[in-house]
Amino acid sequence: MAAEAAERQLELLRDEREAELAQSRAWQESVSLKELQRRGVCLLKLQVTSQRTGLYGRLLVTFQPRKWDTDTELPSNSFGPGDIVGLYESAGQGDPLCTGVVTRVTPKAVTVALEEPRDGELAMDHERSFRLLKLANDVTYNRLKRALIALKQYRGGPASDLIDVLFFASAPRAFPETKPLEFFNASLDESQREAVSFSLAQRELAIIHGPPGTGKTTTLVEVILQAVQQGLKVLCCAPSNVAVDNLVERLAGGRARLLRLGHPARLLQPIQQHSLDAVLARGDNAHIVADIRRDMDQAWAKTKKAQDKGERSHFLGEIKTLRKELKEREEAAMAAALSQASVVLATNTGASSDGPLKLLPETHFDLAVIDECAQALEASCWIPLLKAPKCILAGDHKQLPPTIISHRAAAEGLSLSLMERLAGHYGERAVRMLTVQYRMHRDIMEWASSELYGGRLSAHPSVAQHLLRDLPGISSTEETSIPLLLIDTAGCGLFELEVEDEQSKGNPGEVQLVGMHVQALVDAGVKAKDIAVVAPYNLQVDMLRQHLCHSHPELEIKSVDGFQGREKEAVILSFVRSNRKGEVGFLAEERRINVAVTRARRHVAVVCDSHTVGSRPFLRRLLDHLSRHGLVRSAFEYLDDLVPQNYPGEGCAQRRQQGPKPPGSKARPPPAGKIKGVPAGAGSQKPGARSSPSAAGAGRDGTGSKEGGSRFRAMLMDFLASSEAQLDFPASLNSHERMLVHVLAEELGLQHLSSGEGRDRYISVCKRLPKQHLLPSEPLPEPQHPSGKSPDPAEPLPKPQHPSGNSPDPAEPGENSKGSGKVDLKALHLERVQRERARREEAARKVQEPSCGSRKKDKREAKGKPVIGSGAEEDFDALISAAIEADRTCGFPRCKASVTTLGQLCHHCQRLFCLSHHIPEVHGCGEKAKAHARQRISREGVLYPGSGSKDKSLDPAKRAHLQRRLDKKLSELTSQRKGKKKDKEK
Ligand SMILES: Nc1ncnc2c1ncn2[C@@H]1O[C@H](COP(=O)(O)OP(=O)(O)OP(=O)(O)O)[C@@H](O)[C@H]1O
Ligand SMILES: [Zn+2]
Ligand SMILES: [Zn+2]
Repeated sequence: MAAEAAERQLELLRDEREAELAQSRAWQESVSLKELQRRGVCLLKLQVTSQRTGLYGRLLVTFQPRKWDTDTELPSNSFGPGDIVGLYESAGQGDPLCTGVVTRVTPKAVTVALEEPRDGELAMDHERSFRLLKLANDVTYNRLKRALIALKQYRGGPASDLIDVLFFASAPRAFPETKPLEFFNASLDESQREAVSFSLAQRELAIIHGPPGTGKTTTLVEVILQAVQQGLKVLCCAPSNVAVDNLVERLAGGRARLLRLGHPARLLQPIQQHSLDAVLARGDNAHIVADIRRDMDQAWAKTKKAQDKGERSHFLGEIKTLRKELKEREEAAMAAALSQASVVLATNTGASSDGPLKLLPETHFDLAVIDECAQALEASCWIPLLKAPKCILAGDHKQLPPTIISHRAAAEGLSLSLMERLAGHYGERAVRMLTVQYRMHRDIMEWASSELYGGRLSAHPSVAQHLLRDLPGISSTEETSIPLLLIDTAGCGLFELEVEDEQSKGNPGEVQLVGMHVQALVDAGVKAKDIAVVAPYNLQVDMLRQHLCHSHPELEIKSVDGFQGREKEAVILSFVRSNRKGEVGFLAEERRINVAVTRARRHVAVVCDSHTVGSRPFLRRLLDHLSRHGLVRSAFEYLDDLVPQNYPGEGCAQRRQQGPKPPGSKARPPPAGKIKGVPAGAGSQKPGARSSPSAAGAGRDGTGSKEGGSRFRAMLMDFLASSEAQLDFPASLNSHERMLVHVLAEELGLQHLSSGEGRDRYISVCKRLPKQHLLPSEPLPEPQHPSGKSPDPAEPLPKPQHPSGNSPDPAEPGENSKGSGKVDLKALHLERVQRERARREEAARKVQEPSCGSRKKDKREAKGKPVIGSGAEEDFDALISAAIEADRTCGFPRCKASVTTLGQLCHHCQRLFCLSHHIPEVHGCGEKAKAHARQRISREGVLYPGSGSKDKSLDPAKRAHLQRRLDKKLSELTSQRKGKKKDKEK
């Protein structure tokens, strides 16, 4: 059983090793040294700044950038303790001078323990220039291989029973009786206590499942201290140096004697003092060892100065002898230090028997503890596991597994961690889950809890409702008063970059939006160092850094994978993917999204395209959660160049000044012009043409007033009175004007659609004639005109007494915004504005806010949504109230949103949905919608939705005529409007 599994693992590991080698070969062959340095795996132009003799007589050489001043920092790199590197002469090609292990990395220097420097070759004078290159790590691979071979051949050692349990040959057992514990840490919660007691009572195996922020390390520390109290010898491991250091730091307060093997990643004193080097330095043997090392250093110095070959080889011989003596003395001292320690800590591979642990007897350890076990290769766990009769594994297999390069190996099980494998098999028989989390606001936690942790998590009262605004120095704004924010780019055309490489995806539009939200938080007083920006793709991480590093040097910008195990007060996620195909790539990994979201303590903002991202049920549920419990903003609200900010009325403009500052508001006009990929849908709008509030006031109530509104109204009335079936407006209308047309058309019961592409996009309206009245030459345009737009914002207006007597039929085909970026942007925006508004209205009503006047910050609703009332909007209020009375709610299960004013009928299932749920994919009509779209594509050879096809039915001459007439009228109007506006500005 075990042997077979070990054999299988070996095979997969070989695969992985080959993939790793192939990758590094490909890099070295095809990538320039500069590029390698950019990728963090190479350091160029280094000089030696010091050298000394370290453990085992190895030569420790410190390198720094070769610059005039010593203050230069190394370029950002991925070098870390334990990495195998090759040392090359800068000018040299081919094989390295020698190889070594990185022992320490600081911002300015990297220290390498050189294994067997070739004689004299390394005369380390300061004039020479070197480079270091990370090499594919043989050492790790060989250790993993050795552990698996040992597992395969294991007979009768201390871990025999454990091996049986881990391969399901026998079930895990408990010790017959255990005394109740006295806890060192009195504040452990119930689930933590249970995990500690259970772990100690188990004979072979216990698993502590610690979801994000549930105090897994706190619990593990208690377990270890209890075990030490019972006189057990503990070997404590984790896959990474950082995780091991974390444990050392947390254990350092207790009374246990600690010994940290290997090279700590952190330079902190509490960790360093437990390192083997430091322990040995305090030992009896220490001064003799120090003497020998000094002799060796001197001998090295002499070889440098040596005149001839003979002299040099004499000194080298001397060094050899000294090294041997040093090794013997050190090993004796180490064996003593190791056996005296109650807890030995190392990385999984650092616990290998080719290291110091070979000095201990086989049965030395009673317990092996592995933290972050779900992030370790199973093979690496076997290194410590073979050394003890019992193990306690801790981790969270709902977060990201170890990174595997070989797709095949990953698919065939190499990425399945030991913890996940065991938890899946044994469940409650071996696992205890921690269920109180001490990190996240309840609303942030809730989604992860129900998706991944069986709904079992609860938020500790100390964090359950904490918000950014509760931190000192942070003012209460909309942004700092909400735990969840969704900035939705759906329909805004902020597509991902079209890069072939699946690994590297970027989205410049999202970069901009993230920047604006960071700024909003910083403006409110949130410290940049308390904010993390997290993206699933490295390219996006690079782009975000480029954009944000200078203005916010303390902002941490990382990949999801790089942020696992960390937390921040505020986390901004950029999901990147935005495409027509609904491809989500990396995002499909549920554990990655779990990690991303659960890094946040008080605030998480998700920037994404809900159309693309929502194509996955798992992600869609996240979006649902965000919209149900958080605030949703369309990215449009940030792009005020695209859509008039103040639409639809003066009241709105006023509110914005009083209420929390909306995104991209006046203080910081967002660089919308810079945002790539903004479709030309609104492109006809000139910068100066942005609507003034007074012009916009024409919109909602249709009273039109002063300007365009009444003119358009007059035009439409003329049209209604005429015998024309359709009226096309010129493409030169700006977005505000088009909006007016939309609104008026709706009010008058006219059908209106957008046609044409980009700058040629224009609006037309047509009468809703009863079908039998249609002449063959005037087919109802709608079916041929899938407008591809969302429900019109004005749809909800109460059925007016329109002259035509035909109320708009929400079941019109073509009113479908799904599936493509080419929707009617404006309509989409309006829809969102309205949805927001309706929500605010409702909120306002709930708190019995008087409809006018006193709207102060303290009156804001709990979630921090601005309370909106009144003023110019009384009509609208009335409409909304009426609508709510009608009490028709969304057809989506559990959704309580009213659909009377803002609903849309799905023509696949004939039910009404709110605007969050009307997209067929969202409420379960996805398949039908797709089939429908496919039919249309094959029938018409055009991609829908969108507005690919123009109306073919209208006589071109007629159209041209209409067009000219309208152009004229409109240019008159426009010039009038501009004139007025200028006057006002003066
Ligand atoms: N019983 C408790 N009472 C109060 N605070 C606690 C308790 N347990 C843990 N915490 C706090 O929760 C935070 C997280 O604890 P810890 O570092 O042990 O979590 P973790 O689960 O190991 O974290 P990670 O998610 O990174 O694995 C710490 O600030 C810790 O002080
Ligand atoms: Zn449906
Ligand atoms: Zn709904």
